[in-house]
Amino acid sequence: MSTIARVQGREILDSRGNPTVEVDVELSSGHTGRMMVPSGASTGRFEAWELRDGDMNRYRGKGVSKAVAHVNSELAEAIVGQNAFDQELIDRMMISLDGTSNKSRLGANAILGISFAVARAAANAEEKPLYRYLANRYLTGGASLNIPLPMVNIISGGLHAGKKLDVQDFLAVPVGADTYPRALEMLSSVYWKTQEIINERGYVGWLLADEGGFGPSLQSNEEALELLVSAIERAGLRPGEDMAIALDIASSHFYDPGKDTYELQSEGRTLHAGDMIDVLERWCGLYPIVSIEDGLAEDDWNGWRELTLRLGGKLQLVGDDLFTTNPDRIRKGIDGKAANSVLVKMNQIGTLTETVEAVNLAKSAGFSTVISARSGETEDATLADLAVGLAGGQIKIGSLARSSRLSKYNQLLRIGEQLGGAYIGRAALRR
Ligand SMILES: C=C(OP(=O)(O)O)C(=O)O
Ligand SMILES: [Mg+2]
Repeated sequence: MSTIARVQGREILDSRGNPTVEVDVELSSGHTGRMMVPSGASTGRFEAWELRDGDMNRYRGKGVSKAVAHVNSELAEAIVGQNAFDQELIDRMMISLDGTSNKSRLGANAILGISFAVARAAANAEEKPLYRYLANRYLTGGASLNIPLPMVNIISGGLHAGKKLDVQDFLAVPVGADTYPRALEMLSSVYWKTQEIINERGYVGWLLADEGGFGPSLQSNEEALELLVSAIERAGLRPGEDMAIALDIASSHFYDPGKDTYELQSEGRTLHAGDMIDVLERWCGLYPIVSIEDGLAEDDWNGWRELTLRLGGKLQLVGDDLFTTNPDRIRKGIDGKAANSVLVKMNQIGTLTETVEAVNLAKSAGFSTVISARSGETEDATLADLAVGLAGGQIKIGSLARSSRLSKYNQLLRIGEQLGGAYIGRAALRR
């Protein structure tokens, strides 16, 4: 029997030392499933609500005891006795029990924990790895399974590194690797060459930022781009051919809605959307950039349309805060020709069912997808299985340091072995 017999939530700590939710689900067969819920820092305004204790929601260090209490009472009462294979039914039940449009009453962290713990328990009941269970359930048309192309944080700025730089993520993309293990080897060497250059040039700085990337005190965003290209070259790789660059500008976090301007503080510049696009275009001409996330702010739909018109033909333009993994917002982007790629963060929307809906919607419009971790993570490796099982194409987990990131990178190595080395590589970029 695959009836849900017991649901147990608890508070655990995440990679920033903040409390987060963990959920265990046990079936009447004795099979179990666990999920540890991630947590963002540069959160979008339209995300599902992470319920934290006290009046100051999202305040760092605040507990999640209310969310855990909801797991153990109202939510548990509703789903105990349900069939664990009825994922959609269970997710819809939790959504309607919450009753709000953003899961703020019971907490998206509580709901997500149960949703994925149920899927994990169901996969265990079928004695299948999670990625296989997800693929059998959600991938139609016999799509083949492979390891996604990783984009890996090397240098951090923005809210993840004390705002030393405006741009949040300078990432390396191993476009020239033909296997996933080779991709990791190349990335590791770029990571360490970056540290070597940081030391040589005597930059003062944080050792590691939230996602394990370097957070040196650089003078400008372009200096970080130049540093990354130097590290790629010093690793014996050809910039653009072996190793390309992706950026997460996370521009919602330096956008001033009152003035409708983007405040590039590290460069002392105030820009309108059109000027911001000029800057991005200039960078793309000078550096081997293949992907830009959140180049403009989360509600700057007109700016996004112009950005897509001007750069969308040659570049992947990923919406994170813009879409918040929300099918309604993704539909708006598709209809309005804003962006050509969706960043998928399961806790931005709050259930497995809606995450699948977001991915399928993006794919149906020819948008690429990047399955993404949060800046607050745990040792949970569900993300790796999700990226493979939904044929996500690309994955963004953070840097290669810190176990909260490595649990996923290493899980992809194991899954890769089971898939006979199948790796999507640069084909995932589709342009
Ligand atoms: C992973 C990200 O950051 P956070 O989890 O802080 O939103 C991101 O912006 O893509
Ligand atoms: Mg982002």
